[in-house]
Amino acid sequence: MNSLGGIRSWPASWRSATKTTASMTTPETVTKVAQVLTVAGSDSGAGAGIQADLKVCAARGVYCASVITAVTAQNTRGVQSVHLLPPQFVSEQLKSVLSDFEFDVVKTGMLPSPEIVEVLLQNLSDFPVRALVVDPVMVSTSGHVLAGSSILSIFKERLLPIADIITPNVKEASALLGGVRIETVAEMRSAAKSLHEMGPRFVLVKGGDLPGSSDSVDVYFDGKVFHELRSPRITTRNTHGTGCTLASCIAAELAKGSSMLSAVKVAKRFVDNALSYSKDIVIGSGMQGPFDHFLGLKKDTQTYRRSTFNPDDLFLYAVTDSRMNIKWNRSIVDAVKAAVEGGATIIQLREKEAETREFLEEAKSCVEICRSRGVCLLINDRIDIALACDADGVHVGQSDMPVDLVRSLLGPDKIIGVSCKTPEQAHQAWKDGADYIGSGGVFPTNTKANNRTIGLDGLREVCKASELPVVAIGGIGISNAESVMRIDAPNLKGVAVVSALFDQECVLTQTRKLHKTLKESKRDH
Ligand SMILES: Nc1ncnc2c1ncn2[C@@H]1O[C@H](COP(=O)(O)OP(=O)(O)OP(=O)(O)O)[C@@H](O)[C@H]1O
Ligand SMILES: Cc1ncc(CO)c(N)n1
Ligand SMILES: [Mg+2]
Repeated sequence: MNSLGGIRSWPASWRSATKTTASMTTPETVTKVAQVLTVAGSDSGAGAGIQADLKVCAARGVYCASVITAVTAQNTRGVQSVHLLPPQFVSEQLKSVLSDFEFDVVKTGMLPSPEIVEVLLQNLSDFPVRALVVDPVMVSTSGHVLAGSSILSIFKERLLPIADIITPNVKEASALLGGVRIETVAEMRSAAKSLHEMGPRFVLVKGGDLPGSSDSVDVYFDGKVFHELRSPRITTRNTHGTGCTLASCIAAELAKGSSMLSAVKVAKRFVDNALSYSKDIVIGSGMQGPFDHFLGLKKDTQTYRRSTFNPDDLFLYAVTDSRMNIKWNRSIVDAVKAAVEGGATIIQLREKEAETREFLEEAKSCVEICRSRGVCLLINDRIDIALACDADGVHVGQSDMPVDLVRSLLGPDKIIGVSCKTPEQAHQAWKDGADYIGSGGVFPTNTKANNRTIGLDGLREVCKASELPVVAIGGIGISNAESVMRIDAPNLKGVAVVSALFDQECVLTQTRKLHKTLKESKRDH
């Protein structure tokens, strides 16, 4: 805030998220969490207002507390009714959280009456905060008045002058400027300039609703320099809450320590990504659908997906090999198709020599094939490829990326497997959050040069120690699969094979044969 030094007074140490303080007896680690307070209205449809603000901050890794100014009965068709909270009660909420938390940023949305703005101003002067983001919400996109002209004078005279940034859309900018016409980018610029004269340190005039513009242009003004933030307009009905989302994202980025311009740029990109990821989702029957703040409801990930990892999937684990595919003149996709058709219960793409772009395209096709048949597909080593093709998981070795880091990148629902030769490694894999281990090489193999073999005894030892299900790997084929499955270990769920399937004339036939052998050995036990 201007009067308080605002975001200019950011502490130098701010960027280190974790600080360690020594206490008398034990050192104590304190993790600082960036914190935003949103002061806004509730949207029962949860696309805008408080609900959007909470989702954005969660998506951006920032804690968000919420003071509710009004409750709206609102859905994708419009606003049916608005209930204002008594100013005294808004004040009690403000006091409650401002006296307790250490907010980095306060963001305001719907402030429906001058009395509510008044209690906000009073509380901000009692409990100074570092930065204030004001989204001067007045009219919903559906045309409903959320804050009438009665708030204009207190906004202009007392709220805007202490704001670090204001983010009006074109209609709100026009209302704040006494009804000037804003229909072009040039008029947005001059509006931004006039609004800046009212006192906020930065102004962002949003052009989402600018008529007849093929790009979506926002005009940013810092008092000296204009920036036009431009992105192609996304054709979608799901634009409900874009404004709240943008302002909350700016607040979240500021709370983490960004400069204003970079916070605004990140926020614009966040809205843009969220809109394009969810442009075709259908939520509600009205003209103004909400979008997905977590960027997760991608259409192509809504197809069939297993809810949890099933250890029995390790039964016939097929691992592809780029050299073998080249040798037999097969594409990865053809190799995978044949293996799945022959009875492989899980696939791992291990394509050490592949070019990234080509591999990604092939991996995407393999995901489609496997998903349509209910078979999981994992990627060896390449976390980036796994994320990009939305594979079911990854398999990593001891010298690849650490499993706990892989888990944090892939999230809680993906499968992670780790190669382990020793009981200690197996125990560590479990502690780090893996789902299964691959243990071997059981027998000598050409696929991995200089790989120490552990033999059936070594495999048994690892299985005994392992809290996780195990798949055996290394030199296993039709002739020796039975001997592997016969070791006395209930958590040994299957065998992983490379050459036995893929260094062969016909992948389909070999997979069928191995499947039969494994089934027989299971039946005999
Ligand atoms: N169809 C679209 N494609 C791309 N970006 C868009 C689109 N619609 C809005 N935006 C962007 O979303 C942000 C919010 O702008 P907008 O002018 O819609 O705010 P608003 O009217 O306050 O939003 P709300 O719908 O929440 O009331 C801006 O960065 C704008 O450029
Ligand atoms: C509660 C609420 N706040 C803000 C907006 C603006 O999108 C809305 N539609 N509803
Ligand atoms: Mg809009």
